[in-house]
Amino acid sequence: GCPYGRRDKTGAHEHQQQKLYQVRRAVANASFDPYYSPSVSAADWDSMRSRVLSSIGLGNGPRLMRIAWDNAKTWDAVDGSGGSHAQAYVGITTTTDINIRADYALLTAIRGSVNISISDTAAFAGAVSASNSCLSGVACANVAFRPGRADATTTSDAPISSSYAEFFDAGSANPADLRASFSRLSPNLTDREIVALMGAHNLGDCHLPISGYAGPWTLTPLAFENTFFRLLQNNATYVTQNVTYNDSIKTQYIDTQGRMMLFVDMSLTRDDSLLNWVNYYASNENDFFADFGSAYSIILELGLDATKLGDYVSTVSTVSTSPVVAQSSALPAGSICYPADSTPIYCVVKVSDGNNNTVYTVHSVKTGWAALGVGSNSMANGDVIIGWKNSTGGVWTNTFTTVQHAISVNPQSAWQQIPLTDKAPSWANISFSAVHLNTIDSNSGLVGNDINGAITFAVSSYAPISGNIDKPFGVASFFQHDISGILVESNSSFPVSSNSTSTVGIAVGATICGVVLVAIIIVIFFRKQIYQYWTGRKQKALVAVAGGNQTINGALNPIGRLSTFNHNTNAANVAVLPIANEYSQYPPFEISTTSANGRVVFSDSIQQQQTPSITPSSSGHGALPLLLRTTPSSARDADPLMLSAISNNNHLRFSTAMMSSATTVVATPTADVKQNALFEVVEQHSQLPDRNEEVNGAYVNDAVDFQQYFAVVQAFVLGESLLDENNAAQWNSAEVAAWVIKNGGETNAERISRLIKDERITGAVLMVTRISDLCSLLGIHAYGDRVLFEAGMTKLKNRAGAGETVVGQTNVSEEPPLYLA
Ligand code: HEM
Repeated sequence: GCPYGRRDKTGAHEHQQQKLYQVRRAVANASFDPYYSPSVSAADWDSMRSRVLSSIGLGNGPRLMRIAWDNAKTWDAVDGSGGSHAQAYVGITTTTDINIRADYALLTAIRGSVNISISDTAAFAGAVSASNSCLSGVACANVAFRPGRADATTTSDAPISSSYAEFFDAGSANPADLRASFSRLSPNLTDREIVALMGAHNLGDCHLPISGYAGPWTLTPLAFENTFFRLLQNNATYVTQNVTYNDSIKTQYIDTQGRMMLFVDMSLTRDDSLLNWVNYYASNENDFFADFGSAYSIILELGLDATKLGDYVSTVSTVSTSPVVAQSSALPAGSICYPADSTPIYCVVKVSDGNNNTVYTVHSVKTGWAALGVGSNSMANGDVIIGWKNSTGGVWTNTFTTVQHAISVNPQSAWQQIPLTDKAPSWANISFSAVHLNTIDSNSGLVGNDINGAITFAVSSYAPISGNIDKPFGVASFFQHDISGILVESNSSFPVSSNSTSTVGIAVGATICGVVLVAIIIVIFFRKQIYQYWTGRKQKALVAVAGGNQTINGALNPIGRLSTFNHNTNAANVAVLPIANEYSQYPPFEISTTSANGRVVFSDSIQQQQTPSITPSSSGHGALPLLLRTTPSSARDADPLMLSAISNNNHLRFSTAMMSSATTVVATPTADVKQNALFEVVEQHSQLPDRNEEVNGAYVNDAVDFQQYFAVVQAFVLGESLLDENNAAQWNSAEVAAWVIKNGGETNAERISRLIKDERITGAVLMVTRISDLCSLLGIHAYGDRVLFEAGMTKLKNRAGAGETVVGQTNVSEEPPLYLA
């Protein structure tokens, strides 16, 4: 019998589908037999299942669910076209679609040497993912799977109807379109089933290169929950947002936390019956899982004659994913411990099988996380895995890759989680195996016999998720480390250091006693343009300062306690202060630098010009101070804003400039800045209040507004402003950073990251105080967002390569900011 009770429940569907199957034969290549009888042992299924589980551990669960769905949803119940017969993979070796290739690579890796079709592999992997992506202790979806789908070998074997393109339109919020799409699959699908199925969008992300949409639906995109429905209930908090990728511009919804919704998701709220189920699942998670399980089981067998499929295979993990309780007491020989005394907290050990398979283990007596990275140069370019010990001594691991590696047809993950064992009640192993290092791509450095790169580690007693050491999924952030070191670098082994920031990118921003936040200012420099990012929200935001490519000494005073801001004829100083947005009382304000003598005083400039666009004087030394400010108000919540500029020769360079309360700051700009720079504010959303009117070629402001504005700016400049928080004479970077965060820096991250992802920001000064913020900036909501992460990282690295000055730390000339390398 069916272990899922599905036959009884869905007999009607199967009946319907059998009938439709006959139609199908008229469409498909008559010589194509859509079925086969796999002969797969229980052990084979176990091995496949564990590979799927590993892949879920690598963050691929949502993608696998989506692949299975994408295959199945090609089915057209009316004309019998499509179906889950791996149509998309016909001719896979020649396709140039890297996303399809990546999907295929994932599936072939999961299939391994098991003798089944790719279609079955996809359905199985989707079913296993759906059944095993819930948080520990939660009864999850139970998806039925039985094999028997043959792979299409030509495009006419299971041809996809051209009308397919009209369905499943993510950009339509019309419930009728949604219903039409699902009834194309099966006219029997109920609203309840449709809504349950859409609940899959609790998981995963949209990826620009794949769909042209961006971002996760939830902040825990690897955990299967009913959060999606609860967010839909809150749909009024979402606003539309355009996302751009290559030439495509798509519109999606976004909330203040960077969570997205597709229009199609919103359609669930625009129909009483659908909304009814949204509300139901929002408060009945177990029913959601149960309904999703049976509905997804139906989807996986669309168009298939159940009598021709094999027996059910369990999709539920037979391996306990519960935290492992510690067992024995001995640390393995060769462990290097920290501190190196009789009461170590962390020990690390590397055990290699001599065949490039190496297991690295961090033993920890404390709860906290451990990260291992493999890369050619510390964690830069490499793959990183993290694991952590939770409060019950259990251990979890998960991975992300700092750089998207081109996925070959036969990919190897750099890291695999290995079965966890423990050493003592107080020790927990956080073990990672680096598999076949010689197959890792060159980015990972350790090509060959792990001699060319570095494996670095970092450990920390901080929770990988803010405040929740026990939550195994959805790690969105990383915190400071207690110790870090290099496990393997070239031929050396195991130097261990404490509070190292130079070797371990993931654990940047060393802490002092684990308490002090260290400001990390990142300058990302790109070739083309920098945009000012207006969010359209009542918020204030980012501190950023840009100028010539030279640091201006002194501590950054984000509130601009400058009575004057001077530059000489060689200077190109740009001061960017807390930025206001369009809803604030005082809009952003730019100061021109075209004064004849090349010296600019803020107050003068303010009076000179309030144009949104500043072109330096043709004589060349147009210095580029830009003053933007924020009006403090508790009524405003945080929102991102970003300094922006456009260089018309692509050579405008930015750096942070630190300004003290000193009256004069001087910097030497690059030649490019002097000669050919256009510094311009771009209204990203075209929502800036129209305060300027051009009269006879000059800009004038509405008098009242201007007076009001001017008074505030003047107070601001003179340090009398409300913004002069605590009236600090000199702010050190940590304080600055804290200020930024307090004033919206954290929320900034989400949206800024979007621009980074969209590649619409080509240069910017970002300031974060914590790795968590940096992760947010880079859009690392969890794992699996690798394409986007790569983009962010590449840019950071470019920037580092470009030698931009980084300030906010005393060691300004060093390696990049502490980026998560
Ligand atoms: C009208 C129906 C649907 C539309 C228009 C739609 C659209 C999309 C889009 C545009 C994405 C982003 C893909 C990417 O960029 O990687 C996505 C992702 C996803 N979809 Fe759907 N979807 C629909 C229904 C479903 C259903 C029924 C399921 C499963 C039962 C599902 C599961 C997923 C999952 C798990 C992801 C995340 C993939 C990842 O993180 O890689 N979707 N969907």
